[in-house]
Amino acid sequence: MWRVLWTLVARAARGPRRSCTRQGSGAPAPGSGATIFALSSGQGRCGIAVIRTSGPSSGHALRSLTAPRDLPPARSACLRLLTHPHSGEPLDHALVLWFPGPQSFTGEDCAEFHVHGGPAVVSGVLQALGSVPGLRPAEAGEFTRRAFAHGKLSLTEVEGLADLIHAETEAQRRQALRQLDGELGHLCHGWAKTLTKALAHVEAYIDFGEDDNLEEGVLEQADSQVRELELALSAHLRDARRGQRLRSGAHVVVAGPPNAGKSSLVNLLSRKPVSIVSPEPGTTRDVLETPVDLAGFPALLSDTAGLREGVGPVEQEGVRRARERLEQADLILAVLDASDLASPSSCNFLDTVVIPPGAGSPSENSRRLLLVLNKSDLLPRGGPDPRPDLPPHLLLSCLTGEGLNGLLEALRKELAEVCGDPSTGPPLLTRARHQHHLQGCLDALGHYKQTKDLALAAEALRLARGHLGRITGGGGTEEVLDIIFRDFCVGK
Ligand SMILES: Nc1nc2c(ncn2[C@@H]2O[C@H](COP(=O)(O)OP(=O)(O)OP(=O)(O)O)[C@@H](O)[C@H]2O)c(=O)[nH]1
Ligand SMILES: [K+]
Ligand SMILES: [Mg+2]
Repeated sequence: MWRVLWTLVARAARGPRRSCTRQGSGAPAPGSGATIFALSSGQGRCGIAVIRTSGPSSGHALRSLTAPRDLPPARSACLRLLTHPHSGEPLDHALVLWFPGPQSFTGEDCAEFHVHGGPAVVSGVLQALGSVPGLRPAEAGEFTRRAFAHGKLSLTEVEGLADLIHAETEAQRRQALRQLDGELGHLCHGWAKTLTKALAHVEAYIDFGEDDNLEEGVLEQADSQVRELELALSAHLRDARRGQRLRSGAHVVVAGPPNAGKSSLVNLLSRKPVSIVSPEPGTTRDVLETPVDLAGFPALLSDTAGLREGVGPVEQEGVRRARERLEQADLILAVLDASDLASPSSCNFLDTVVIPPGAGSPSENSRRLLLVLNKSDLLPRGGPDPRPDLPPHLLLSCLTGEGLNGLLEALRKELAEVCGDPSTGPPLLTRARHQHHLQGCLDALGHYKQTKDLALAAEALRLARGHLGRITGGGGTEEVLDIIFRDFCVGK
């Protein structure tokens, strides 16, 4: 029996009708054959600039520009005089590296020239490379696209690499590095393997259903594997927004009654004068957005108009916009003036935003809110909490900076919930694309459970597995690839 099943697992893994192998492996890169070159370090004057090539003429290019004209040992840096291949004109003393394929970033023969970073040196070397037959300038992301095409990176790893290049905060860097290391890909491969086993069981039943040799309960085993997978996928989909927030920034909205010090807080957190601060209530009218690094997490911080009634039409519009923004917030920073908690606008804000009517016990999906009592410097020093009856809150003085560290720590905890903590926990879905295919997989598993026809059930499992394969790159369309590689710059 086990031999039968094992053969079927192997056959199911190959996939009789639809294969789910990584599209990249073996497939030629677009326009491969040509050898590409580009400046891979940043533009502009710098100490060292890195120029690299990839493709079959890399060795020839290296020999053409270096004297003596032999290739350096693989993967070790050698100092060489670079000269123009036609004029013999010296260009620079450079460190050169030779990476024969397939043990290179792209899987092809690659060469690197670490030159002095002056613009004339860089353009001289680029021009010299352009004069070598078979070489042409690389397009944006072309090195990475070749790495993908040669099976060096899966699609999720490519996305991780793009995110790493764009990472601006610590949390973004951690998430990107984990994805580049293949964590999300491994998770998908594990799920696809489970599906392959379930498919083998269903196919065994189709082929040997009447056969006494077949172990009892093969279909039940497939059903239980599918049920377990459904649970795992649903849990990840529930978290789907987190990884995306970590890529693009959580929406943190600062709200409160007029003059509570909202703009002062926005300026303090962003360390620049984003908003006008003045003693006049109603200073901020429009929503002012600024991207900030909040305790290591990326956030889009919005300053809003003070919430109050009975004001002129312009301020009224500001209040409407503020309320609209509150609806879209991932996290609300509710600010009150600690020395003015009994005023009508403070009470109204507490009743409508901080403790809205009908708010029961906070559920997992409930709005996240941090209550900040600002202007603590106006309270008697060392005095009691001004309102112990209020929900948990933090005391802060934007004027003296007292309480800022506590607020940052509270923000870090909240944002780790909103964005997911990339230091711990399972790998996150970082793109809408991942979410789409996970949902597609889950839908196909739904069809599997509904159908009584075994052939259709097997097809549903194949469809589900196809969705998982597309997350890491199997059968990705050219348009999807174009969108992903568009994020890269020339030279990467
Ligand atoms: N004493 C004291 N004054 C503060 C503090 N924070 C802000 N202020 C003052 O409070 C006044 C209002 O500050 P803003 O930051 O403009 O307040 P706002 O909530 O943005 O006001 P609107 O945009 O008009 O709703 C200004 O005069 C600030 O200097 C603080 O921590 N302590
Ligand atoms: K003000
Ligand atoms: Mg303001």
